[in-house]
Amino acid sequence: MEALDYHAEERRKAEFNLDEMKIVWAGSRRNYELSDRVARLVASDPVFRKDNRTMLTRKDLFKDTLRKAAHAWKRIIDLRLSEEEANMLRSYVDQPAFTDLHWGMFIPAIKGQGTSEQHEKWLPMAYKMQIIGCYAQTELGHGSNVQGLETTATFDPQTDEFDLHSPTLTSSKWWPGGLGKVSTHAVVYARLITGGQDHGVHGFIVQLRGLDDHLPLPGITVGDIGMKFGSGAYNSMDNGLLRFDHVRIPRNQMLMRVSQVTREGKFVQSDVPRQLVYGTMVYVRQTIVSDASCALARAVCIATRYSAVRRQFGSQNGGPEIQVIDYKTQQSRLFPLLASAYAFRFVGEWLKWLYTDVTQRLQANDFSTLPEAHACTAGLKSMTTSVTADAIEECRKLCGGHGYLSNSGLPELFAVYIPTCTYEGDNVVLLLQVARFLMKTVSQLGSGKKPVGTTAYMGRAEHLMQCRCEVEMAQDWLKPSTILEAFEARAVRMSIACAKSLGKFSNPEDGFAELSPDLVEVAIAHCQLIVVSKFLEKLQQDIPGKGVKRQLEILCNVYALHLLHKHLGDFVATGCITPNQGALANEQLRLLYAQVRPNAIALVDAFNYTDHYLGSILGCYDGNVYQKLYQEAWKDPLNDTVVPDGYLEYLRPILKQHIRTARL
Ligand SMILES: CCCCCCCC/C=C\CCCC(=O)SCCNC(=O)CCNC(=O)[C@H](O)C(C)(C)COP(=O)(O)OP(=O)(O)OC[C@H]1O[C@@H](n2cnc3c(N)ncnc32)[C@H](O)[C@@H]1OP(=O)(O)O
Ligand SMILES: Cc1cc2nc3c(=O)[nH]c(=O)nc-3n(C[C@H](O)[C@H](O)[C@H](O)COP(=O)(O)OP(=O)(O)OC[C@H]3O[C@@H](n4cnc5c(N)ncnc54)[C@H](O)[C@@H]3O)c2cc1C
Repeated sequence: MEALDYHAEERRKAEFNLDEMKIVWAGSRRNYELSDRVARLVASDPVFRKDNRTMLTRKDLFKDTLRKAAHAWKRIIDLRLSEEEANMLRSYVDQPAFTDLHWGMFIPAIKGQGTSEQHEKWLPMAYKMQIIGCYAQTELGHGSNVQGLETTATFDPQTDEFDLHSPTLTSSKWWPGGLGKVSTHAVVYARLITGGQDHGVHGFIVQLRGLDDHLPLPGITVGDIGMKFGSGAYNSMDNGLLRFDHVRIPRNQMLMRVSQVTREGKFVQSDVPRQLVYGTMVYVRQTIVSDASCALARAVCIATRYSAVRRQFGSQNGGPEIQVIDYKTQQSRLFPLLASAYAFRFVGEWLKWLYTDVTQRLQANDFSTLPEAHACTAGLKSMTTSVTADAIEECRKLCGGHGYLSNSGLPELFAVYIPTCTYEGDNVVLLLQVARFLMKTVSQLGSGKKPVGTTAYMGRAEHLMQCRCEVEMAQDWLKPSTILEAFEARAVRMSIACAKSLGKFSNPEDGFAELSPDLVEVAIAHCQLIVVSKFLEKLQQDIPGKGVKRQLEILCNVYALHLLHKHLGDFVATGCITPNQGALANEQLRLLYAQVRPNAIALVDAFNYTDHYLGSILGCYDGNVYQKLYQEAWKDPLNDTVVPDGYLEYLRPILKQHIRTARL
């Protein structure tokens, strides 16, 4: 019997080759095949079931996470999965766990900041998970201000050891994932003190728990910091607290690639920039951008599929009502998010390339592109996570009442996703880093130093400051060079206007603080330009498959023009475009939505998400939403009994009070 597919008609409407689009989304045929295989492996394994997750108590959820992590590790070993496949498997298991920090931060911190001897000693144990590590940087009193951390690591030349200490309550480590209950080791960030001198924050490998009994080592106080936002969601993670009471570690456990402490206690700063101590954060920020496209695609897939099933109003002569996806308001809210998912995917690919490039350069002691890598990872992490967090909530609203049900998958996705706006750098703090970088670039414009990379457009400031947009008709907005110039002109004009305002302050730091809200907007304009330009660059590539490139062009235009419409004030105020040209952009946008409409379902099918990974009744592949919602309702524990627990104690006395009243 043929499987029921409520989206069959929608799928027939698609104007492009879906299989080829799946490959574009995955990045290559190889990636597609690997990811498809691993996703199915996870989906078909009962241990990885997650539909009951939000019902579990914290303790049960945590134990379930340990079970899944152990099972995942067994599968990885048994099937001899590569590192890439193992990462995919963990991400499809889709439950935050200590392993994210072990593989995602502990190991990268040792790799990036350790010496080759330290690599040889620690990495083999970490790769075999004979030790499990976390990244202990943030403290109760300081997260954003890394230089304000208070934990101390004081060198004792008598014993050739560091003494790790938490001198105040606010110096307690607070938040590190995997720390609370699991990690045996941590990379701890502490102020290095030698001979009474403070050399700032450095990383140290510290053992926290016994490898035989898992008990905290002497001098160490460690535990979980408590429940977090939402049910299920990030509560599978043991974010922890940690205090040191004069804990001793050997000198060779300071990560010594950036700076060293000699046997005599002499502090030696290598010729590598001290910012490499922040290198792990740059790495993770880069991965967060790719992850943003996955989370956004997931929410959009749910909302799009449901919008094609859901009907409201407009029945004619007893015929079917209108699919809500056909409402123009629904399209104007949903399709820009669909386009953003693709845009973030491509900028994520590019950022991965940039990160690989900077890493290779660093190995060859070329530090020239580090500021650009920092600005791009910080800015794009901030911009993509903020958009994605808001978009998940918008997708919930796009699904009406049913979006609020836990089994829509959207509430938990939202709860698990929103901390990305805070962790790995608060989004505003990171945008201010981008703004600093931009202001520095502007200040150097007259010096003959040519801006390169993502700020190369500033080298054309003279032209961009006075150019006039040539759009006369709506369709003129489809020209890539017109779009690009409008975004470049807006970004450069906003940057230069801010730089001029800064120049009016006698103390630049006072000016920076006073103008910080404007500087954040400058940084956003710059980041949006990067995303638009990387999408346009993607379209320069040879993209095979009937209609695939055409769909991507439509999505690229939707992405750019919806931003132009949303930030019209910036574009018009800086004189890049006229209000009339803004209205033409909006007219073109409406035409583009009509072109996306027949392809919408296939465009979300291209994400190739299994029903298991989506975890949503509203977003399931076959679109059989109502029957599944109905069946699912009966599985709720409240429906285990017809009369609820508590009826006799609490309901019956109220319901029977009229009898007592009547007797009075
Ligand atoms: C498959 C793998 C998946 C892995 C996924 C794992 C996910 C697990 C989930 C959650 C994990 C969450 C983990 C965490 O949250 S860890 C803690 C993260 N903490 C932060 O991000 C703190 C944010 N704060 C900072 O980064 C910094 O303090 C700062 C805001 C950048 C300020 O630093 P500082 O005061 O030292 O710097 P200045 O402003 O004075 O700048 C000095 C110059 O340094 C440059 N700079 C700053 N940072 C960097 C960097 N990272 N790289 C390169 N350069 C940097 C800055 O631009 C200044 O340059 P200038 O030229 O102007 O002097
Ligand atoms: C789920 C989760 C997991 C985490 N995992 C880890 C981990 O594994 N390891 C680890 O070390 N840490 C971890 N963290 C900590 C995280 O990195 C920090 O919380 C984050 O860097 C933000 O720092 P903060 O909490 O100090 O925020 P704050 O800096 O106190 O932010 C509070 C407010 O102040 C504003 N603000 C702060 N500074 C400025 C400024 N200069 N200018 C303008 N506004 C400013 C911010 O925008 C924000 O609105 C995790 C956090 C969470 C929520």
